[in-house]
Formats: sequence, structure tokens, C-alpha cells
Amino acid sequence: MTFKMHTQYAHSPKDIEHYSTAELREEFLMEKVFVPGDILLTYTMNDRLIYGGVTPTTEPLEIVLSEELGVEFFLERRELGFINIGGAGVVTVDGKKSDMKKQDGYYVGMGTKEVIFESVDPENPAKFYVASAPAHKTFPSKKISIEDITPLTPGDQAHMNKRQIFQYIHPNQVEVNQLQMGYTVLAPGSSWNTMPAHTHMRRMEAYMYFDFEDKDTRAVHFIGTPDETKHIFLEPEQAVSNPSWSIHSGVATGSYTFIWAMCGENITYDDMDIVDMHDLK
Ligand SMILES: O=C[C@H](O)[C@@H](O)CC(=O)C(=O)O
Ligand SMILES: [Zn+2]
Repeated sequence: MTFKMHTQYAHSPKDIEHYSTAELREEFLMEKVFVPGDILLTYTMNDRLIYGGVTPTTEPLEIVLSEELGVEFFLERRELGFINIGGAGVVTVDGKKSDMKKQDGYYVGMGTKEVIFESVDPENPAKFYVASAPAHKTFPSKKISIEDITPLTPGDQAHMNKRQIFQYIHPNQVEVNQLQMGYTVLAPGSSWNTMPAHTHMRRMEAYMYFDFEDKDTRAVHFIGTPDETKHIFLEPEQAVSNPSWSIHSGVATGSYTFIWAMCGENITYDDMDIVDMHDLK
């Protein structure tokens, strides 16, 4: 098993005005999230979100971090969320075992010593997309099933932005310090997410795109300030960090799904500054 954590730095909006495509990808894109048997993480200096993929096959996997975070164990001063986007899995949270089918999520409170990830079938491994934020208080851990969630349903077909937003880690489901996490499914024929676009200076956010319609489907993710936007072409199962000052919106050439995770100043999902369509450049 390989364990890799890549550090991304925080940027000024002025920095990216001059980035080449390669630099933009190097600074904001997580190229590989799920590798069978491995744990791949990104540590971004933007609000210190850690996110990435845990893909167990024949062996159980555990995120072990201590020196990197200056603590004794990973969740000593952090909370964790995850959603399975792959085959059937099992997770054991401080001794409590839960089945994790595709679309099952979990909130794990600060202070939890052991989170063990397993796949039922190594040939069709579970893919746990994980996100962790600094925390200072323990709230109860809880499995969250998609059936428990009443989705938001923004957009409409005429604007090609009809979608369902499932808020997993949200005050509707669990008490948390600062992590929010959810799953957005585009309606057939719709292709725009998060359009009209928004920023939230109070929180950063990472998007991970997956379940593309076919092998040639590509998503295009937009980042940057509303008046200085850049795009990144994505293959399935890639993720992008979006600084607080950045829009985060995407479109694709076929159907797709994505998971968003954010943290920062507040846990007020609606605290967004919607960008006027005339202000996008
Ligand atoms: O701050 C909230 C996040 O950007 C996402 O929840 C938005 C989203 O999933 C969508 O509009 O499709
Ligand atoms: Zn957002």
C-alpha cells in the first residue's frame, strides 16, 4: 500500500492571473484520487482541508497521520467525513462496524482513534472519498445514507442546470465544527453545476468529479475571481481546490456527479455571494 499526501499552498487571486495551464493544474488539481490498495491525500493550506481517496482492496486501510499534523493521531484535533463512490465497503469507527454501499456517507467526530476502511470485493473496491477539517470539539459520529437526505433541487432543464444537491455533512444531519460535504447529481441532459456561480469568502471548497457518462466525457471546471476566470479540463475522479475568493462551477460533455467539501468560518450553507451573470469575465 502506498500512502501519499501532497501539499498545496494558498494563493493570492493575483497569482493565478499569470498561470499557464500546466501551473494551474499543478497548483489546484488533484490528478489521481483513487488508486486500488492506496491512500492518496491532498493537504491544502486553504483552511487546512485534507481531502482524497482511500481505496482498500485485499487489505484494510487506515489513514495514519501524526508528525505531519504535529499530533499523536489523525483525528486528535480534526473531524472527518467520507462518502463511498465505489463498490460495497465496510468501515469500522472505533470498533463500530458499518456496511458502506455506494452513496453511503459518514461523519466521524474529533478524538476518534481508529477508522478502518475495507472493501467487500477487492475486484470491485470501495472508493471512499474523504475530507477532514480542523476541529476543537467532539460531536457524535454517524453514518448518513442518501435515503435520509431531502435534496435541494436548483436549476431547470431550460438552463441545463437541473440537479439534486444531497447535503450529507450539514446541520440537517449532524452537528459539526466546520466541515460540510455533499453530493450533487445532474439531471439527464443538464450539464452546468453551480451556475449561476458563487463565491464564499468565508469558506474554501474542493470539488471531485466522477461517474462520467462514458470514457470520452470530460468536465470543465472554472476557478478564479468572477472577473478573471480560468478553466481546467478534468478526467473522471479528479478533484480541484477552490480558494475562498474563487468561483467553483463546472460543465461537462455528458452526465456526471460530483462531491463538494468545504470548511472555514461558518457552517451556513446558504452563505454564498451569487455572481451576477453580467460580472463573469
Ligand atoms: O457552496 C456550495 C457548493 O458550491 C455546492 O453545494 C454547490 C453545488 O453542488 C451545486 O450548485 O451544484
Ligand atoms: Zn460553494
